[in-house]
Amino acid sequence: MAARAQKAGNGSDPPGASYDPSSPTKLMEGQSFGAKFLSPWSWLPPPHWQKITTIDTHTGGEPLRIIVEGLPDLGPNTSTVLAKRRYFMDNYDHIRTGLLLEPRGHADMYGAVITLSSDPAADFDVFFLNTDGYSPILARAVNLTRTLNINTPAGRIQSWADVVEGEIRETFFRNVPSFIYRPSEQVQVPGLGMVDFDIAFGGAFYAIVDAESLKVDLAVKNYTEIVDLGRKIKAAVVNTFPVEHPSGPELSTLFGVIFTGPPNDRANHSRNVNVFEEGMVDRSSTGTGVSARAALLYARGQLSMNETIRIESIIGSTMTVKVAELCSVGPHRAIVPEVGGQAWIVSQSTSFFDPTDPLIGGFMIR
Ligand SMILES: O=C(O)[C@H]1NCC[C@@H]1O
Repeated sequence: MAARAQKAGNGSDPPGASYDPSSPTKLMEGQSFGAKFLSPWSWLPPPHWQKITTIDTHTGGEPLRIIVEGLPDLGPNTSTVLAKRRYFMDNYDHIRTGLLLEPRGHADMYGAVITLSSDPAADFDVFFLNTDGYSPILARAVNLTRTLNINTPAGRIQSWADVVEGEIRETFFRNVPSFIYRPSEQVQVPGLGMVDFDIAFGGAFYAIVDAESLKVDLAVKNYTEIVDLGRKIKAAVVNTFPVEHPSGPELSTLFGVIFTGPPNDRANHSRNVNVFEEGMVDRSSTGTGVSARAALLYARGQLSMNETIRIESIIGSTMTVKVAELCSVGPHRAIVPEVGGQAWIVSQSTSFFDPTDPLIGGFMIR
C-alpha cells in the first residue's frame, strides 16, 4: 500500500527518492526506517486525495476528534448550526464515517465540526458527530482564555476556564436548560422484566436507571453486559415513551440510557455510565448526563441551588455539576446546569482518503 501511494504521489520516483541524505533531515542512527520513507520530506499524497486535518482531545477519557482543516464548503445556507449540520449530513456523511470508524477511529469515537457563526452573539458554531450519527450536543470542556458563546444544535452554551498562574485547571460550561421529562416510569424489557427509570433532558434526552436495581456493578469488567442492558432498555423505552422537546424535532429523540450507581471514591456523589446511540459508551461521566441528573436531583430535593456534586465515569474520571439558575422550557420547570471538567489535547493529524480504497468510508466492529 505504501508503495502504491508513493507511486501515485511522486510519479515514477521510487520510494524515498526525494530524500537527500546530506540535508538536515538526515536520519540519525536509531531513527526508524518509517521516519525516512514516510516523512513529509520524502512523500506527499496525490493532490486528488481528500485530506482532513484533525486535533484529537479527550475529556475524562472520552475522545473528541475536531476537524480543523480540509472540510469542504457547508452549502449555501450557513445561517444556523442546524442548517450546516443538515448540509453535512446530506453531503459529507462519508467524512463522519471515514474519520470516526476504523481504520482511523473506532466504534466509540466522537467528532466535532467547528465553524464561524453568522450569529453576532456567538463566538462560533459547533455540531457533533459520532459513529452512529449526530449528537445534539456534546458537553465538552474547551481550553479558553475568556468566556465563549457557542451555538450547538441543542442551543447556546457558554464556556470558560479556571486559569491559575497561566495553567488551565478546569473548564466549565453553562449548559442549555435541563428538565425532568417523565419521572418514575416503568417499562417491560425483554429478558429483564419491569425496569424503573426516569427520563430527563440535559442537552439530550436520557432514560436514567439505577444500576443496583439490575444488580450490575458499573465497572469496566462489566462493559459488555452494561452495553447489552443499555441497548435493550433504550429500545424498550423508545418504543413505549416517545419524547418531544418544545424546541422541535431535532432534539426529540432518546439519545441514551444512563446507569447510575454508588461511587468507587467516596468523595464523589455517584457514578454515571451512559450507553448512547446504538451501543456507544461514554468514557466520561457525560456532561449532558450530569446535567440531566442535576435536573432530576434538584426536582426531588436531593440537590440544592449552587451545591456542587462530583460524578464519576466508568473509568473513574469525574465531572462536577451544579444548578446555577432556574427557568422553564415550554411546560417544563427547568434548571440551568453548570458543568466542570478537564480536557486534554492529545494529537494532531492529517487523514488521507484515497478514492480507490474500498474501505474509504470506514467500517465498524462492535
Ligand atoms: O458529554 C456528553 O454530553 C457527551 N459525551 C458522549 C455522549 C454525550 O454526547
